[in-house]
Amino acid sequence: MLSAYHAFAEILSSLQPNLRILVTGGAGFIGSHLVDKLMENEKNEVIVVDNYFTGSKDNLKKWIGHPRFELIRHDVTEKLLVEVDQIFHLACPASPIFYKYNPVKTIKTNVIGTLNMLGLAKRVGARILLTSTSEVYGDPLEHPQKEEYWGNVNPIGVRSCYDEGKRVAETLMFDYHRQHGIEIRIARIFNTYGPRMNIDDGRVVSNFIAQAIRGEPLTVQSPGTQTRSFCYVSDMVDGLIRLMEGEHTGPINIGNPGEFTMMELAEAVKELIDPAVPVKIVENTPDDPRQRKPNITKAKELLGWEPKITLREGLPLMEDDFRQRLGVPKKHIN
Ligand SMILES: NC(=O)c1ccc[n+]([C@@H]2O[C@H](COP(=O)([O-])OP(=O)(O)OC[C@H]3O[C@@H](n4cnc5c(N)ncnc54)[C@H](O)[C@@H]3O)[C@@H](O)[C@H]2O)c1
Ligand SMILES: O=C(O)[C@H]1O[C@H](OP(=O)(O)OP(=O)(O)OC[C@H]2O[C@@H](n3ccc(=O)[nH]c3=O)[C@H](O)[C@@H]2O)[C@H](O)[C@@H](O)[C@@H]1O
Repeated sequence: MLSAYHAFAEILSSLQPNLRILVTGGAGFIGSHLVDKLMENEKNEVIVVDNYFTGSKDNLKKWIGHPRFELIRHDVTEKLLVEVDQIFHLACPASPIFYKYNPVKTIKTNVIGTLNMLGLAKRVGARILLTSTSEVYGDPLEHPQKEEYWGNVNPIGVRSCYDEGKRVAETLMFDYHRQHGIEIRIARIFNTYGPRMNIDDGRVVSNFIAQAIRGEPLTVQSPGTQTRSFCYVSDMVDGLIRLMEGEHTGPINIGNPGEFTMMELAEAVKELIDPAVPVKIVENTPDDPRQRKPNITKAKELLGWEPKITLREGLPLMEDDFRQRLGVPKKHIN
């Protein structure tokens, strides 16, 4: 009876078509973890396009040469023609120091890059998911942030290439949906961390972990009371896949509601890695949001998703990865 069931299940699965999935920005931090998860399903063929601005082939080295995997050097601001069923559109520098480095390129990536990917989705009939950001809420006047909140964003500031760029990208997604019937999904991602972040990425969790391992002072930008809510990358990838596979366009917040001040984060990293490292208060950058925490009711109700890994569970996993890459093993006290 059981073997008849297995035979039936095998026939059913062989009847399911293979899915060809494009991941733009797949050589980056979240993208490469997403690729790992998608490749676990033998029905998936994965194509990554990336210009390696902040990503690296190293993040994908275990898949290079795999028959279900392809890697293409390509800039999304240029047109692309590939036959795919789904598009996870992540391509865009995410760390403030990188997206401010060439702001004109950042806004082109968000606007022209998203237009190109929507054009592709329209042409081949693919479903497309955009990784938008909690930065669309700007320096929020509502706390925690619900998807209905329209935000408080400076349109001409140094962060605008990124946050206004993502807001235009969301607008384009909905206009293509309404005007051309494209199947869209929008995730509003809140600060995500984990292994494989660039060591000198400039984002706060990677900075503090690298600084603590190197025995350098932790650079808390003033005043240190600003808050963020940190999501571990495996939870994020799970949320993105659920959103893509579900029935809801979004936008849906995907993030971990556990909220910490930057001073609290610094103390947690010190406690984990080296209580002796000092904290140094340094100057902040313009328009830094003072508080941020997702309301994830929609993700819970519509996707059956909520994060599983707390900050205190996730930080040691990141420490192990950073120690390995920095070549600084943990000291064992006998
Ligand atoms: N990590 C977070 O906390 C966070 C939060 C909110 C939103 N997001 C969004 O998620 C996505 C991935 O973020 P991440 O943290 O993995 O960043 P990342 O910088 O590690 O990855 C971005 C990838 O996109 C590539 N890229 C950049 N510009 C490109 C272009 N013009 N053409 C092709 N490839 C290009 C980069 O080389 C890199 O591989 C981004 O869209 C980002 O805006 C991330
Ligand atoms: O989640 C989001 O929506 C956005 O969050 C981050 O932007 P930000 O929150 O400014 O990220 P960080 O650069 O990590 O800064 C977080 C906080 O840490 C502080 N910080 C940063 C770096 C540092 O060394 N010390 C420090 O105190 C900053 O002042 C800021 O208040 C990401 O970098 C964006 O890609 C993403 O879209």
